[in-house]
Amino acid sequence: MAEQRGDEPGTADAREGGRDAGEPRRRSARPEETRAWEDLVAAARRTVADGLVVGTSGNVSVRVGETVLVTPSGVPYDRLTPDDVTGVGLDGRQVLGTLVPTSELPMHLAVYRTTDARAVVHTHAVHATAVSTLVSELPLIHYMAAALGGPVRVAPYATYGTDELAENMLRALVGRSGCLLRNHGTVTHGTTLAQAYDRTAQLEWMCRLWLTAASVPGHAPSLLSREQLTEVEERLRDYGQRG
Ligand SMILES: C[C@H](O)[C@@H](O)[C@@H](O)C(=O)COP(=O)(O)O
Repeated sequence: MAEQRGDEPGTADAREGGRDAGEPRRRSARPEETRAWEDLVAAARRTVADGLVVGTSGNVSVRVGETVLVTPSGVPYDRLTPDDVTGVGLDGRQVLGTLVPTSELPMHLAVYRTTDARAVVHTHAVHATAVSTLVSELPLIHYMAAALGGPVRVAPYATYGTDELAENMLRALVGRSGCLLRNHGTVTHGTTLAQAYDRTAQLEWMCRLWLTAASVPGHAPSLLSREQLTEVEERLRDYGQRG
């Protein structure tokens, strides 16, 4: 996929420093946005290193105040620099940078407009995507589904980057912090980027687990009940270190 950089002639964003005629000038990044951008780029690079995406697939965003920093569309993550900071308002208007924001902006903004999320991670993780083609809900193969709010739903297929996909995703996310997108991938959110990322990793791991167990000939995996999951949900509130 071609890169879209504002400093290259012939690209959409070379028009007018990335602005449509009549749009206000974009502002400079604030120090907290610059720091958040560094973390965002590191997380995006990690999705490739961890095998959750290939090439420029997937996208990551973080909310800083009323601004949503997002990975730009079709730019390899290892080429992103501090100067590439890309940000939009909750209304989708670009306020930072000249690179074209991710094509999945409708999904990211839909999450921020309807939840208290501060980070969203979208991947094409292979086991999760495989599961999205087989079931409408990930069977309760492991209690870590509780960390995502319950059984993980699969959002019906819609073309990437569309409002329809964002609407399907929102329905699948009700009461959950992650879902699968049919024939597409994963979406998770969290109150921190680390939490959103960890939820993606857990989701991919659970999908891999289910595919592994379900593929043993002559055996059907045992599944957990909703009651068992609720018990874990309560227990997880005290999980880890206190203070
Ligand atoms: C065609 C894209 O890969 C699309 O599938 C999208 O979902 C994606 O993962 C990456 O798009 P961007 O580079 O626009 O963030």
